Amino acid sequence: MPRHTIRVPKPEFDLSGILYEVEQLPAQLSSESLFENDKPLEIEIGSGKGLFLATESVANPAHNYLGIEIIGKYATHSAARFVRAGAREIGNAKMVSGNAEPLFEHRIAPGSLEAVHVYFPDPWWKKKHRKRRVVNEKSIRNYSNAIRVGGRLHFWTDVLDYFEDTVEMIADLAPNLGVPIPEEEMEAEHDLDYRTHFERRSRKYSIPVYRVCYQKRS
Ligand SMILES: C[S@@+](CC[C@H](N)C(=O)[O-])C[C@H]1O[C@@H](n2cnc3c(N)ncnc32)[C@H](O)[C@@H]1O
Repeated sequence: MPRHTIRVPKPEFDLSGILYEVEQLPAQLSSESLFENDKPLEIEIGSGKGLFLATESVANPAHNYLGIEIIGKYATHSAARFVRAGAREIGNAKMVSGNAEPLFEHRIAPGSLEAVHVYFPDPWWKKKHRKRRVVNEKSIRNYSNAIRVGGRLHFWTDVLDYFEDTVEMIADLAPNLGVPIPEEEMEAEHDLDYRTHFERRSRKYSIPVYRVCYQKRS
């Protein structure tokens, strides 16, 4: 399915303090270093158009939210969405334009995250391209290390084999994340009342969505 062109804000739209390049980030990513407070920190990998973080950060001002998006214009679009949603006033959402993988590998302290969210990661359908998937053996170990005991990993996709592979890899590599807890489909009350744009798209085209959450138990 083709993607629509993405709207980026005018250069004069102020994204300072909201949108960061990797080089501008502190050495360690934490609530203290990014938000100067100790609220629980949730990270979304591959934020796309930023719907999840814009909705969630306004609904839950007691937590901090960091989105990491590898395509610069999507990161910019997401950051502008946060600002329009009130992120500057609430002060709990920021966006990084960059690759999540090295950040999780080197710059997040073990047991420091409240939640990791991965929604509709690129499927990389061909078998020979599977190693490019953002959820892979290494990233599962990294997420599991980074999440605190009692913290969560959310993984949603509309690609059944990606879902099955991920559930299997977590059982093998990160059993401390506990058992897969199915997440329910929620009734949409308006046109943007979906977890993400890709959930909206899948449901509009009647494509099944597979949703799971893990809660780290040790
Ligand atoms: C299929 S889109 C889904 C976007 C959004 N999560 C949603 O559900 O609407 C996957 C997104 O992940 C981003 N992405 C892929 N690899 C990434 C990586 N290593 N680090 C950060 N973002 C990544 C892509 O650029 C893309 O925007």
